[in-house]
Amino acid sequence: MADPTPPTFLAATLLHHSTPPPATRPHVTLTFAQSLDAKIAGAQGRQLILSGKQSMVMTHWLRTLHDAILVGINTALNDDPQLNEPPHHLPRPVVVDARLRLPVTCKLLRNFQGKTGRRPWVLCAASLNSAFLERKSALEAAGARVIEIPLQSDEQPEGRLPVPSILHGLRERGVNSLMVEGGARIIASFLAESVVDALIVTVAPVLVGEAGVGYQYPTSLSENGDVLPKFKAIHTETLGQDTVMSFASIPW
Ligand SMILES: NC(=O)C1=CN([C@@H]2O[C@H](COP(=O)(O)OP(=O)(O)OC[C@H]3O[C@@H](n4cnc5c(N)ncnc54)[C@H](OP(=O)(O)O)[C@@H]3O)[C@@H](O)[C@H]2O)C=CC1
Ligand SMILES: Nc1nc(O)c(N)c(N[C@@H]2O[C@H](COP(=O)(O)O)[C@@H](O)[C@H]2O)n1
Repeated sequence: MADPTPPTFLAATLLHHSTPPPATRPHVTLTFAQSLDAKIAGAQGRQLILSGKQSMVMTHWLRTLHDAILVGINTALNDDPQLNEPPHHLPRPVVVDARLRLPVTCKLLRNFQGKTGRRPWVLCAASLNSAFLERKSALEAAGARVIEIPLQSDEQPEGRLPVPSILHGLRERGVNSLMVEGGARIIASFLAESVVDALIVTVAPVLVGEAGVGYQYPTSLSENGDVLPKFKAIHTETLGQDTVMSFASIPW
């Protein structure tokens, strides 16, 4: 990163980091880049580099300001991300991967082996299935820490780990600030649980088209009594061709 310090609006957006997080979860920042037509990836989840150079630098600074960075397994599979920014503070990479589909050859594990990334934590559901246990052993042998997240009830959709349990599991392991990068299903799940303290959205001046991947906020107006979940605008900044908007949550 060429700039010696983070963009100043990040400090204003993350002011709450100066106080301890709640006992049950870390401070949560949700951030992603989207097109003008609200897509975050191409058809079939193909990775799109939507952020221009300057807004990507902003995202990389944001990574250094959090204890851990979380992505869903589809993002890990499609993008094979690194989620780090050496030589700056290396956040803990966390992959939400109920069925342990993360390949042992992924960059997160290669970076850990090469000492350019921290040990990845892979969050999964408990299972006694022999193929699952084999995958678990292989991931641990490659350096991952596999953490079982308790399911809350039989109502949990198959393959979904409950967001409150994810957050509790991270908080009790010392994560005080968490940056959530996506993808679409993870964005929807975190918004649905109203656990996002800060939201930073990069809008790139491009149109992806209807085959692209977008996120859906899952609660309909009638279900929540016509009370729309709201965020307070903190700052808008033009970075290169992109518009970066930051928001803070407003308690319901
Ligand atoms: N533009 C941007 O800023 C970004 C774009 N992306 C893009 O997003 C795309 C992937 O999005 P998407 O396909 O929605 O996948 P996600 O990366 O959101 O992963 C979703 C998967 O995670 C697992 N999972 C477990 N628990 C939960 C939970 N509580 N909520 C949601 N998912 C859970 C499920 O798989 P399982 O059942 O196997 O556990 C689920 O299918 C990628 O193509 C990537 O390029 C990603 C990040 C940022
Ligand atoms: N900020 C931002 N802008 C984009 O255009 C993106 N596609 C993403 N994607 C996220 O960054 C990860 C890949 O980056 P690294 O390999 O870790 O440098 C990707 O997995 C998404 O989480 N972000």
